[in-house]
Amino acid sequence: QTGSAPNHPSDSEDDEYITNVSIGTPAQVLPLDFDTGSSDLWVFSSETPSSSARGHTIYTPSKSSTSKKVSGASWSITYGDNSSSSGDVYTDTVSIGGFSVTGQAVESATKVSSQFVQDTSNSGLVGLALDSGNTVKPTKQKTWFSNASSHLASPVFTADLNHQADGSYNFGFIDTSLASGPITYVPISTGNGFWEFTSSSYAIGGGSSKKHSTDGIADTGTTLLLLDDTIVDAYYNQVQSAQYDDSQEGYTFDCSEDLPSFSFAVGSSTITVPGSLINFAPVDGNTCFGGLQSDDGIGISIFGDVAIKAALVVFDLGNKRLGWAQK
Ligand SMILES: CC(C)(C)S(=O)(=O)N[C@@H](Cc1ccccc1)C(=O)N[C@@H](Cc1c[nH]c[nH+]1)C(=O)N[C@@H](CC1CCCCC1)C(O)(O)C(F)(F)C(=O)NCCN1CCOCC1
Repeated sequence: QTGSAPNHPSDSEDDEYITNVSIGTPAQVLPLDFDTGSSDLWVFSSETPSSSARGHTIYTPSKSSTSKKVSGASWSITYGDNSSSSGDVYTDTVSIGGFSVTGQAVESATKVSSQFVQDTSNSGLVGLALDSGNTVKPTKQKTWFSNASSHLASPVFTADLNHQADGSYNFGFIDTSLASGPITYVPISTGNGFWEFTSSSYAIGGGSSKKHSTDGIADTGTTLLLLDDTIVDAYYNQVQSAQYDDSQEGYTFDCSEDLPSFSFAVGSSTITVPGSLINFAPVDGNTCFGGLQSDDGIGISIFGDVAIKAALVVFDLGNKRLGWAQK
């Protein structure tokens, strides 16, 4: 069995990617943000204060004949951007791209931070990182993909994210026609609960490749490509109008400047992010904000949507490996 669900950018900046998910019986369809950087499936619900839920689609467990409360269970999560949410837990049938998982933990939000209230593009998240990162207490719950994997044709899913266009999340199969190049696989380290891998070098534009070991995660829930300062400084050194903008907390440049591409090693291959994807968004007038920024203070590098948009990414749980193919 397999599943295939379309995704689309939430706004004109590709800030996040949204996929419709069916929960309960009869189906309640919610627009959710698939996040390979976390492991909780949580939703705005009938238990979310109505002032916070305004503008969001909600899940109402009492209207679903297949919902069951998980007694005594609670969850609480804080994300890298200091947004947070918490609540209690139900199980229900969750269908994604035509594939149904019964008894899926659906974490119902009784509290959400202001960023979530304001971001009406999503009604919650589908965590697709490893089960160890799940925050439910006293008993950790499995992700939708973990529950699905034993029933899927193959224990894999792929992310195909595109700039200002639809893409897909495919489960149980790899559609190689989505890629222009071969898939190169690298092993993941599972200790932190992420899809974490090491990239051995990088190159800027047509420049020579520089040895630099990057320990990073493939993270669909992070908008930008966040790497070590040395790499980021070297990149914007090649951008004549670039400057570090303290107020924007990142590098900005003149929108009319052509940006060099950025390549990173995946095993013995490389993935090249075209400069056009690194011209992320206008901030004001003709000043633009870069899609490549520093990972300082995070403790790990993040290959977020700006990098993933350049590739077809294969999340292979069966073989504990990550595959990247140029698009
Ligand atoms: C807002 C913005 C300027 C466009 S942004 O570039 O910051 N984009 C946000 C995502 C976003 C888009 C649109 C609207 C609102 C928020 C972004 O990239 N956030 C990252 C920033 C970051 C990462 N690291 C340091 N900073 C983040 O927190 N991403 C998490 C998912 C987000 C959370 C907010 C809502 C959208 C989804 C994440 O899950 O990808 C994560 F990996 F970064 C993360 O925080 N994972 C949580 C891992 N823990 C481990 C321990 O157990 C609990 C879970």
